[in-house]
Amino acid sequence: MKTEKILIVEDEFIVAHDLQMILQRAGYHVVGIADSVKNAQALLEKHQVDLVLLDIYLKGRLTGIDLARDLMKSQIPFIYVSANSNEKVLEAAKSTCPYGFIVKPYRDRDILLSIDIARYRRENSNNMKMSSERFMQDFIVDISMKSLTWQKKILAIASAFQPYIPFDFIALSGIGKDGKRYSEIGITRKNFNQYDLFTANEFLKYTGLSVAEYDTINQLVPETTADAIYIGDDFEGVKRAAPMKNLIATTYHLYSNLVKTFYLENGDQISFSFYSRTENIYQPAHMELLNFLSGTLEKKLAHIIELEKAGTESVLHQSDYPLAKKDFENIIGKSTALLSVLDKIKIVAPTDTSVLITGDSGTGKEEIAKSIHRLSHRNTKPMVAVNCAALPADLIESILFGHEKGSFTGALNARIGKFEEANGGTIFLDEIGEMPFDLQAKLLRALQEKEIERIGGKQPIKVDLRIIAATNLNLEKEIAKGRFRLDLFYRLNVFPIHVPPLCRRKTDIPLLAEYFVQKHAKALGKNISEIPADFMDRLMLYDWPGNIRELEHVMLRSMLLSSNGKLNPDHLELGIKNEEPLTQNGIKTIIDNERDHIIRVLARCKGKVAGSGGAAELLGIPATTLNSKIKKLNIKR
Ligand SMILES: Nc1ncnc2c1ncn2[C@@H]1O[C@H](COP(=O)(O)OP(=O)(O)OP(=O)(O)O)[C@@H](O)[C@H]1O
Repeated sequence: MKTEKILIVEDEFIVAHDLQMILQRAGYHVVGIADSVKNAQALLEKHQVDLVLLDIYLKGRLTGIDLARDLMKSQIPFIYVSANSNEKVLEAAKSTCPYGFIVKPYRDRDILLSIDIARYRRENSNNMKMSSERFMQDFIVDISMKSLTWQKKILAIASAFQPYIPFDFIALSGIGKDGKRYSEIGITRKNFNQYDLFTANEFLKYTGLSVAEYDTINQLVPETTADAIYIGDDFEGVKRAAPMKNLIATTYHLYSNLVKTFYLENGDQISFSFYSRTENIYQPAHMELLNFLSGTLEKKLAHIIELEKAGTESVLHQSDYPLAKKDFENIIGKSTALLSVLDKIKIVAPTDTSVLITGDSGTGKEEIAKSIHRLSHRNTKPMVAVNCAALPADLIESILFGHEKGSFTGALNARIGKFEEANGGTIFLDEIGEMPFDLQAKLLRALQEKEIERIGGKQPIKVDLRIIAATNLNLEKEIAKGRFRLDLFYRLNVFPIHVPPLCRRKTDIPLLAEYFVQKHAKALGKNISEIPADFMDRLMLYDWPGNIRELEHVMLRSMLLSSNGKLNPDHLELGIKNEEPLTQNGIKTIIDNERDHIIRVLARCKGKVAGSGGAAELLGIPATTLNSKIKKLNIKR
């Protein structure tokens, strides 16, 4: 008898009973069948359910996707079983993070396999949750014992939270027994491990609000400090209700918020308000982590607050967190899109979880794999990289798994394969989508059983390694075409990392261009002191289909052609896209034009919107107008 209790949510009677038969035959306990969201909710209240098989269109107004949102909140895994192939609906379904997706008509084994994979993923996410809890707890205790100023302690704790509770801004308030706020600070992220800490006064200076106005707002509508998650409509609602939140959100372009308050023994309260530029990012799991840590945090924060109250130091900008190691020396860029990739690496690197890195060619997937290996406990052992697309079909098995002497014509000696070579370390399987279908089963076995078999070998060989795979193909499409195994995909996709193309993180272009100039200066004997603005403008306008690899080649070529230490924009041959990115009918719309222009100016001002030297000043419009344009045109920092 299997232990999972499964609920079937399906409105077609025949399908529902077929699913029930398959599950019962395999020894699962089916707690019930619901044909609508309402009935499903009633059954979920009555029974403890471990997994839900969920159709999308059901009886009644609500769909399976609506129920999925509830299941996400209560952290019950679910697998869609649907015939729906409408792209919009599938996108919405994907955003609910299902544990699997089975397309009707299905085979019995598709259902059972998907449940096995869901179990594996759940175990994995539980392990990940426990390791993040342990890490944060130890870190908070450790940092509070160090001899540091309170500002540095707070910054250290905030930056340690980042991979587990992503944020772009934190508002921190200390509230006394009398309900008065005695301390208010803000923390913004500048780079992977760089944060700015500033006081309420500095925030006011930045926004142009007077202290009197600020006090009036705070007194008239004090911000609620009750624990809550504000996403979607709730975020819009709380912004309307709390002008302070609205001001913070518009100033820093923030779209979700999580509030957690800690109650200290002396009666004081410390409220953490996490904000993110990503919509709908905060989930109950984030609050759970804070709840788990509240005992430790309440004790340690009391001590940090005592330091603050002692007032030995005035608050100053501390952009560099001094304890931070340089984790990502070879990865250049500080766009939000890249930083969230680095946060993911930080979470997954110390675990042994398999990672699937997706992204277009030249986006830096191999660089990401190297960072994961470098930050893992396997870093004293090798990382062996194999490009699955470059291996000859008849040798690939022997190259990966090795062979015994005489196992095939030409096998004059025994040879160990890449898997054995990587033993103890990491194997990086690049272009995994190109791996021949029959070898995928062997790879799955290596993943599951942690053993491989040499060609002609008599017995399996145990290997202890981590698998990181990368692809620029859409593996879901490859599965649909029958070229990639669904079970292998789900095993590899336990921790997916998508690396966005360069055109989606254009603010990284200036940093990358400068980095490549420095990187190649010595070898080329070219000393280039700066990149001219007109040269940079051309780089910013181009769409970079070859991504970072293409940018590096372009910079190399331009350096070679440069004279007197000057880069010349006329040497850039960036194809027609460089002239003007064109829409389908060959004409760029006014809106596209405006968007590109704002992005270029923002990049030139290093993202600064308001104040002297900011983008608003250069564009000759008020900062508030620019902010609303940024929002309307969906320009992400
Ligand atoms: N963020 C970055 N900072 C600096 N250099 C980078 C960065 N990302 C990638 N590169 C450089 O760009 C080049 C291409 O990167 P990489 O080989 O990792 O891309 P890839 O996505 O694995 O490409 P492919 O899919 O073609 O294998 C490399 O020379 C790499 O060092």
